[in-house]
Amino acid sequence: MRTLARGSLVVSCQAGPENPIHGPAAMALMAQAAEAGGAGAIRANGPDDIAAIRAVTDLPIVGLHKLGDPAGVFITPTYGSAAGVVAAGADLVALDATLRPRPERLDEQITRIHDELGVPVMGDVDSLDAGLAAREAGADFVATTLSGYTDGRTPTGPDVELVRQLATRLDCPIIAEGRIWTAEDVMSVRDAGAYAVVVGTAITNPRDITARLVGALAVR
Ligand SMILES: CC(=O)N[C@H](C=O)[C@@H](O)[C@H](O)[C@H](O)COP(=O)(O)O
Repeated sequence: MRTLARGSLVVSCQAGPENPIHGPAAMALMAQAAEAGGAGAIRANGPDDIAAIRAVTDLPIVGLHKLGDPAGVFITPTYGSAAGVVAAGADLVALDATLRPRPERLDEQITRIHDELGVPVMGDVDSLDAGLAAREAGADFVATTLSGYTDGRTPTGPDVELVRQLATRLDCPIIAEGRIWTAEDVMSVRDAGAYAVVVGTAITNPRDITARLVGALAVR
């Protein structure tokens, strides 16, 4: 079985329907480019993208399925959605493990993923309390993915402090994810205790990279 190695850079290859590079073919190319650059794993959304990426790489795939309203629990919200990403070729399942109302109990969802699908679970959290609860519910990895996206206020940089708190308090690997753009960001979260680092937009979203630099040109 493919596992997520310590010190990996995980490249998140995701593009929503509003993005011109949306679709499995583009995401498979992104994954191949990431692998060529030394990525240790790929994070990907939805069975179609995951299947296309599985066909072109042997790297571990952290699979998820965004479903429903992004204002609530929408990253792999159910056991069924987890089964779909594993059937498509994912080696781990990432799911929302915040403390918000959810369609299925977190511990039951994780137990079924372990028992029936036989893969580890990455709990995407937004706080220390959610991280503690995710681990208690059986998450194998805890990621800072949703920090800054659940309380209406999104900072510009990564949540280094949450990485530090989780790494101090939990006995499982902590994954730094969210708004990591630079080599300095990568080093900061690594030094705060991250086991692996996920980078998405800064590598695989040319639209947002362009907008960021266009915005910089406007600053005097
Ligand atoms: C909040 C949410 O829905 N995050 C998603 C989780 O899979 C993705 O849209 C992010 O691109 C991913 O977490 C990587 O983060 P960043 O793109 O900032 O490097």
